[in-house]
Amino acid sequence: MTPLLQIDHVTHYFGGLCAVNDFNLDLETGELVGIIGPNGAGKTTIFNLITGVYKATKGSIRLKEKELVGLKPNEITNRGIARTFQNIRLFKDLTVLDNVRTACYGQVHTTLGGALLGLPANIREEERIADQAMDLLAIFKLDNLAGEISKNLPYGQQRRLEIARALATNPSLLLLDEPAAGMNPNEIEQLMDFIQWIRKDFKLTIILIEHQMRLVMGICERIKVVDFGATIAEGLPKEIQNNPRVLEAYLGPGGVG
Ligand SMILES: Nc1ncnc2c1ncn2[C@@H]1O[C@H](COP(=O)(O)OP(=O)(O)OP(=O)(O)O)[C@@H](O)[C@H]1O
Repeated sequence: MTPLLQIDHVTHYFGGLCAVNDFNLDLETGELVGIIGPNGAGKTTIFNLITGVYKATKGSIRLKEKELVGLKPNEITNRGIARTFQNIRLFKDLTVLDNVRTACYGQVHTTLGGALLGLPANIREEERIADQAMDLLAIFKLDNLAGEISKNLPYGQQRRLEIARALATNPSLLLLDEPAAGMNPNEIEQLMDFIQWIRKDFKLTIILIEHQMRLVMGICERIKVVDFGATIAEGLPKEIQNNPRVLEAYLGPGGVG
């Protein structure tokens, strides 16, 4: 079967800096793959290349065999890729409900003129979106907070809201950028269950960037390790854990053994 996502020989330069060097990844539908590596290794840049924030200097990124390189971020969202960010990005002054509603608008099929005129079809569409957003909030146990201003939510709930927002676009591929950042061990355990659950319930394929090894080793089937933009190792969690090159990348030369 053709992989859902095919990343072939992707390279990206920022001026003279090679942030991603010949990166390759084939992702089967339903897989959960981790990307790890020290700070500045190029992990977030890989997400920015997949989502069209940057255009790869070289190489190809295909979703369901269709090329993504050159498309705009919103076109890539419409193809079925959603993401969350290392530093949570919400409309912090909007309500919880409005944060999810705005994400649902990508799926709207009415015209601006119709919206301005308040045509019945547009009113029905608005109601459908509000219902859809409330349903998502209920699934994420955030429905009782629908009217709250997002910035007032505790950190863990803002993370959940960000993921709910991402899922409102109905993605097949979800990119999670350090979802466990700032969480305590107990919250990380809950996040592990949560990611496994959304993966199954929403039939998602997931790429996870993470520094928290408990999370990566606990839920990823496969891991790729990058350092200075290049892939230095890949394999099963237990293979990665004891790989000398990986240990050296994290601990520095002499830090191993
Ligand atoms: N917009 C940019 N302009 C110039 N250099 C950039 C830009 N974005 C990232 N870089 C550089 O590219 C390299 C890779 O950065 P990237 O953010 O992808 O690393 P990362 O692995 O996600 O790091 P971290 O774990 O700290 O988030 C770094 O050297 C970084 O300074």
